Formats: sequence, C-alpha cells, structure tokens
Amino acid sequence: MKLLVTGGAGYIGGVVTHALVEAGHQVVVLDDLSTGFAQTIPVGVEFHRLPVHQVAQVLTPDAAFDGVLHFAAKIEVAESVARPDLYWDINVGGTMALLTAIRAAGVPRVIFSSTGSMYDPTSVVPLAGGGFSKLGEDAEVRPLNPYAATKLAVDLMLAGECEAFGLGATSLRYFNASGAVGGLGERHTPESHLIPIVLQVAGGQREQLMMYGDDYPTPDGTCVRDYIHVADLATAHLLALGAIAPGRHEIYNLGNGDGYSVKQVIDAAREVTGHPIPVKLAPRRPGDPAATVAASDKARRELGWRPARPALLDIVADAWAFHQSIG
Ligand SMILES: NC(=O)c1ccc[n+]([C@@H]2O[C@H](COP(=O)([O-])OP(=O)(O)OC[C@H]3O[C@@H](n4cnc5c(N)ncnc54)[C@H](O)[C@@H]3O)[C@@H](O)[C@H]2O)c1
Ligand SMILES: O=c1ccn([C@@H]2O[C@H](COP(=O)(O)OP(=O)(O)O[C@H]3O[C@H](CO)[C@@H](O)[C@H](O)[C@H]3O)[C@@H](O)[C@H]2O)c(=O)[nH]1
Repeated sequence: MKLLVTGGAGYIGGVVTHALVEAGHQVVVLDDLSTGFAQTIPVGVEFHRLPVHQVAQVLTPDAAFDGVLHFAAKIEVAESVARPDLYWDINVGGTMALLTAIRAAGVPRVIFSSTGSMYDPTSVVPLAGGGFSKLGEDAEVRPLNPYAATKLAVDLMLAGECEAFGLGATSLRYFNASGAVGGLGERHTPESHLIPIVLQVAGGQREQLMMYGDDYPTPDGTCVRDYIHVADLATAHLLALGAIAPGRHEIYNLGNGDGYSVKQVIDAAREVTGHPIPVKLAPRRPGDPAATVAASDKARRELGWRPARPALLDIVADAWAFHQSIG
C-alpha cells in the first residue's frame, strides 16, 4: 500500500515506519520535527517537514494514498493541563485538517494513535489473587486531562466520518509505550516519561528521579501503568492495517494487561542497570490517573495480536540498550 505516516519522525511513528517499509509498503512521512528526529526516517522514504494543519499539500487526490497512520500530536499530560489550547489546536484541529484532506482525496483507511489514559481510572482495582482489574474498550471513559480529552474527541470524530462517509478507521488505544527497537527509542527534550528519566538517572545524566506522589489508592501508593513494548505496538499497526473495513470504526486497547507501579519500574531499572537510582518524593503531577491496565482481548481475538516482549525487565533492558547507544 501507499501510506502517509504523520509523526513518522517520532518515537512510535518511527518504529512503525520502519516496520511498514520492511513489510514492503511505500511510505511517505509528514512531520514538523517539533519533537521528532529526521534521522529516524528510513533512507529512501519521502519526507515532508510540515505541520499537520498543512497536510493537504501532500495528501492530494493525485497522490493516491491507500491509507494514513496518524501519530502526529502533542503527547504530555502535564503540559496539556498548562496549555490546553495547544492540545486542542494540534491534536483536534490538526486532525480536522487531516480528515478534510482524506475526504477530498478519497483515502479509504486511517489508523489513529489514541490512548488508554482516557478511561475512568477508578475502574482499575487490585484483585484479591494479585493483579488488577482491566480496562476493555467498553470501559467508561473519563479523561482527566486535556491530552486524553483531545484523543477521545478524535475517536468520536472518526466514528462520525466512518458512518457518514464510509471511511474505514481504527483507533489503537496504546497504554504506556516503552522499550526500543535497535537504534529507535524514546527520547524527548525535555524528557517527561518515566522509563527514559529513570534511565537518565541510572546513566548519571540526572541526579535523582522525582517520584510524583505516593498517596494514590494503589498497593504501594504510586501510580500503576501497563507498559507495552513499542515493537509490539508496531505489530498491532500492521495487523490493523489489514483488517480495516469500509464504513467501520474499530477501537483496540493495546497493553500487556500487567500493571506496574512507579516503584516497581524503578526496581526493574535498578536490576537491569545495576545502578542505585536515587528517588525524591514530589507532589502529585496534575492530571495523572492512579492506575491504567489494559484488557487487550479484542486485539488478540480479532487481529490475532500477541505481544512478543511483554516482560517489564525485557522492556527496560531494551530501553537501557538504546539509552546507552545514544550516550
Ligand atoms: N508514548 C506513549 O506512551 C503513547 C501512548 C498512547 C498514545 N500515544 C500517541 O502516539 C503518538 C506518537 O507518540 P510518541 O510517543 O511517538 O511521541 P513523539 O513526540 O515521539 O512523536 C510525535 C511526532 O509528531 C510530530 N508532531 C508533533 N506535532 C506535530 C504537528 N503539529 N505537525 C506535524 N508533526 C507533528 C513530532 O515532531 C514527532 O515526530 C501520539 O499521537 C501520542 O499521543 C503515545
Ligand atoms: O519523572 C517522572 C515521570 C513520571 N512519573 C510518573 O510515572 C508514571 C508514568 O508517567 P509517564 O511516563 O509520563 O506516562 P503517562 O503520563 O502515563 O502517559 C503516557 O502514557 C499514556 C498512555 O497511558 C499516553 O497517552 C501518553 O502520551 C504518555 O505520555 C506517572 O504516574 C507519572 O506521574 C514520575 O513519578 N516521575
């Protein structure tokens, strides 16, 4: 297929772009490089440095795209609380521009990077035998921050496009993307995500980890997340691409179904890196849900998706190898 990837110079979009090229697809990347890196884009892939609002310059009827994978977005919870305007403009306004171009060009399929962080976190509770109750696609949504609200808004927009105009769309609600594939890993400037920051502390680039709150209603008081390997997310995109049907909007939750607390992630990083990782307790970060853990039964059943690298230690080890490779 001929595919447009928005945000293909970013962390997840970059890994997926490489996987698409390896699978034999013709890929065109659009990215404004606001948080991405041009070096991430595979050699030979056509690249347009443009904001998503201007996507119609690339996504023309003549270009005859078979599909779009839409990663380009602002992605930080805390920033979204401070600058909601930016999040509505880029995540929702940018997607409106994309959908207008898609309609005008008659592109038949779209995959959207949605989030597992939009569900009501009070639905996730520790179970007596261990583990947590999990969030399926029909769990109640209750976005706690503008970032999650914009992702929900786009999911709703896509449902309407499919019904009214016959588009085929899939919203992949990733839980916490992590790990690395060779030279492709997570790096943002400034970094805000837990695993890369913990590894910066292990690598001596930061003195300590600020741990945002230990008074959440979770077993050890720190927030619980479902960490999913970025390579497993890439596999899900390839499977979803083959399953999209005209006029249908499908949603899939993508996670391993295992919840790990911030303290457990720090312990895993201590084990993988052999470094002590000093921690300082800080106030809660605004907008953080206490716990998010995925039920991915639908993706397993309908797409045949099977995460290949579910263990937290493997995920952290791959991220650590990447971290060391970039110095
Ligand atoms: N990282 C996660 O854990 C996670 C979880 C759920 C959903 N997501 C979603 O997955 C997608 C990719 O996330 P990521 O972690 O790879 O982030 P990232 O910041 O590494 O990638 C985003 C890419 O989009 C580009 N971009 C941003 N704004 C743009 C704009 N206005 N026009 C054109 N390009 C623009 C950036 O330059 C970057 O290359 C996002 O939509 C994010 O919301 C991420
Ligand atoms: O220095 C830090 C950084 C993070 N955390 C905590 O670690 C947890 C995970 O935080 P982070 O890695 O920033 O991820 P999330 O806020 O859970 O959000 C990520 O995961 C979501 C899906 O669950 C995506 O939608 C978002 O784009 C992505 O940023 C949270 O409890 C944070 O409070 C700390 O305690 N200290």
